[in-house]
Amino acid sequence: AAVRQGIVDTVQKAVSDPQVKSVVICGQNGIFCGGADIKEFGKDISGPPLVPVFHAIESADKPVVAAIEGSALGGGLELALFCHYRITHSKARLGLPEVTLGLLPAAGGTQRLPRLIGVPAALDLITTGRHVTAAEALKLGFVDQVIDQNTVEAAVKFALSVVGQSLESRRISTLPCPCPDADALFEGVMQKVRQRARGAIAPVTCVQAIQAAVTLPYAQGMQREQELMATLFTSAQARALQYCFFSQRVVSRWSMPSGARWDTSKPKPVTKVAVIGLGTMGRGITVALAQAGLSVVAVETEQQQMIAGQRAVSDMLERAAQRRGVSSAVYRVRYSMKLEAVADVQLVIEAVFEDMVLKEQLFKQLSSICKADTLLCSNTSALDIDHLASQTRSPQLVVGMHFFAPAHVMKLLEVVHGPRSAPQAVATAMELGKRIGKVSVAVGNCRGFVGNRMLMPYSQEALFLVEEGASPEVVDRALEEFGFPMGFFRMSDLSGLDVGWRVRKADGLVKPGQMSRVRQGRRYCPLGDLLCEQGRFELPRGYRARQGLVSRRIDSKEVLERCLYSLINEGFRILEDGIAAGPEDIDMIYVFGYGWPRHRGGPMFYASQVGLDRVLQALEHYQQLHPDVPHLQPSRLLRKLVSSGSPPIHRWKEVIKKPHSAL
Ligand SMILES: CCCCCCC/C=C/C(=O)SCCNC(=O)CCNC(=O)[C@H](O)C(C)(C)COP(=O)(O)OP(=O)(O)OC[C@H]1O[C@@H](n2cnc3c(N)ncnc32)[C@H](O)[C@@H]1OP(=O)(O)O
Repeated sequence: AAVRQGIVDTVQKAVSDPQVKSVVICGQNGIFCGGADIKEFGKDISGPPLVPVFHAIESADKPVVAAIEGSALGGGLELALFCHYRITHSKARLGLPEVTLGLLPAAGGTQRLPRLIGVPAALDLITTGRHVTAAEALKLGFVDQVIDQNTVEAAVKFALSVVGQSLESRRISTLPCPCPDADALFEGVMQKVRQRARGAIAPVTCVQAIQAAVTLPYAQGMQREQELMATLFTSAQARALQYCFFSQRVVSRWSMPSGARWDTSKPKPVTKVAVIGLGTMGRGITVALAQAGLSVVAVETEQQQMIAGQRAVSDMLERAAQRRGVSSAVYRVRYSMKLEAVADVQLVIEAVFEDMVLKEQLFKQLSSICKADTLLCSNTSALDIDHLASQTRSPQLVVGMHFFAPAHVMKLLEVVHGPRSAPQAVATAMELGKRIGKVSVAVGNCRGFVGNRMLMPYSQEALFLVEEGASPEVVDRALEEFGFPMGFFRMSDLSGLDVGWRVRKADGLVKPGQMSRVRQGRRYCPLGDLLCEQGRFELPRGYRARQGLVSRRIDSKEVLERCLYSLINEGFRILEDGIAAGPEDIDMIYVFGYGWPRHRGGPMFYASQVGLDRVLQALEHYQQLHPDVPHLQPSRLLRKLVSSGSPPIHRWKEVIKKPHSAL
């Protein structure tokens, strides 16, 4: 509000003062403007509206120049688009990211950008919200000059040089918005955007607003933009997306049960890292590290795997370099078949086969080969980090770094601290994650950590639903309509059915050839095991007949409630156990690692939006129907939150009271 008032007062003064011949608008401390203060959105917005004063800038009879340094995003870029000229520093980033917050650029962005750079380019920028470099902005035509020197000084010089020149062609509102074959273009774009949006409404509404720029005169288009924004502004999706924006930043401020925190623990400098194992995960991790400028020693002791891994890593690095127009990072990776090659690195990431005996041996060896202060990290997706730490001479230097496949693409990194992990080890792994572009979330040590532990009840419910009569397609369709890129069964096919099979075998759950539906004292569905054993893909009908199960019709509501609420219920247990510091950590893990639709905010935020009492009632209902399924038993924390009046999500911690209590 204060910034808006400042802009209004100063612009009015500058425009009306005859002594002033031209105007430069710049930001403070090297940043032009990051747009509206998102924290104001949930509240009553005070302060003056900006669009009228923005129009006063455009219609001024003296040149107004935007000096863009740092960022010009959202309302910040819209302000610049009302100026007559835009001078930009080469390192600046520009964009209209409102769509990522569930909104549209409603200070004229949807009406003005297409007039300036054409409809197709504006559609791309506004529906994706992507930030562009100054060079791309110049190429697209929405900045006038890119410079490397002092931007404000250059803008002042420029503003003085254009005094007295006609400004007619510089007023974007007066420009036409040509769009040949508009109907066909918008039909095609709408189809693509809907598909990509997976149920998110903002990208679709952005297309409608841009269409208004083509079909309506400017003033009416501006009005349409306001009407469409009103439908988004108070939507549940906008709230969810804005929650994600802040949660992503909350999780970087990690804490540990000991009270150690991000701001009290200094990371160790890391320049050289070893990756052990060149399977799928090791290859992706190597690529991610090398691309971020780290030196990598990649170790693989099996010759064929080494040849294939080396080729795959080089190909990925070459392709990425070509795509980005930079030189390849291939030279940063050194390969070796000997473990001794890791002797001088500062940090090791083990990514060998998911086998505890193998990992135990490896950690013992690493502990004697590496320097005493080398951090030893494991990419295990479920195994006990504390047990691995106990194999080494410095257990405080052992943490989990759980990447998600493909590791050079997926944004999530779970940093797992055992009870003995030193805060500096956690800080170093979190910092390394940040350097390689990951959203890193610090979590406690338990079977499956946060993400995979919650996936367990979700996947079991998906299988139980098939036992009871749903087809795999029905289950997947419900989940995909909810917004997941892939339902459970498609995801399992893609990641390989044998992955889960191996884990179940290690847990002693698999009994080859046996059909029993109770294992280790609880309901179990052996369908996945049978598929793997027999290589068959159309099992459910015959399986139900052999088990004497009577099929019933199952609708998508039941699929969603059973799969998602059981996953959420496990999330409450994780909070209760102190494995995650807060609901934001769980939500970011699911949004960035498991395809949870961002416009639904993550599982815990979703539960808060559905209503905790409704989630509890549904779990109680299903638990009565399936008393042999322990994961449907509502967690203590969920009950406690409901009996405390279901406080908003940012106040859950007050009810949990002792985060990290089990550690
Ligand atoms: C004055 C003109 C207003 C016209 C209003 C017309 C309607 C306009 C609507 C909009 O503009 S919607 C907002 C569009 N803008 C964005 O989405 C930008 C979001 N921010 C970013 O992308 C990045 O933060 C950044 C600006 C590129 C800076 O990145 P950096 O990595 O340097 O810092 P961060 O850790 O991300 O942020 C630091 C700190 O600042 C908080 N913050 C950042 N942007 C906003 C914001 N727009 N509103 C409120 N708070 C913001 C962020 O949460 C961090 O806070 P802490 O976590 O440190 O507390």
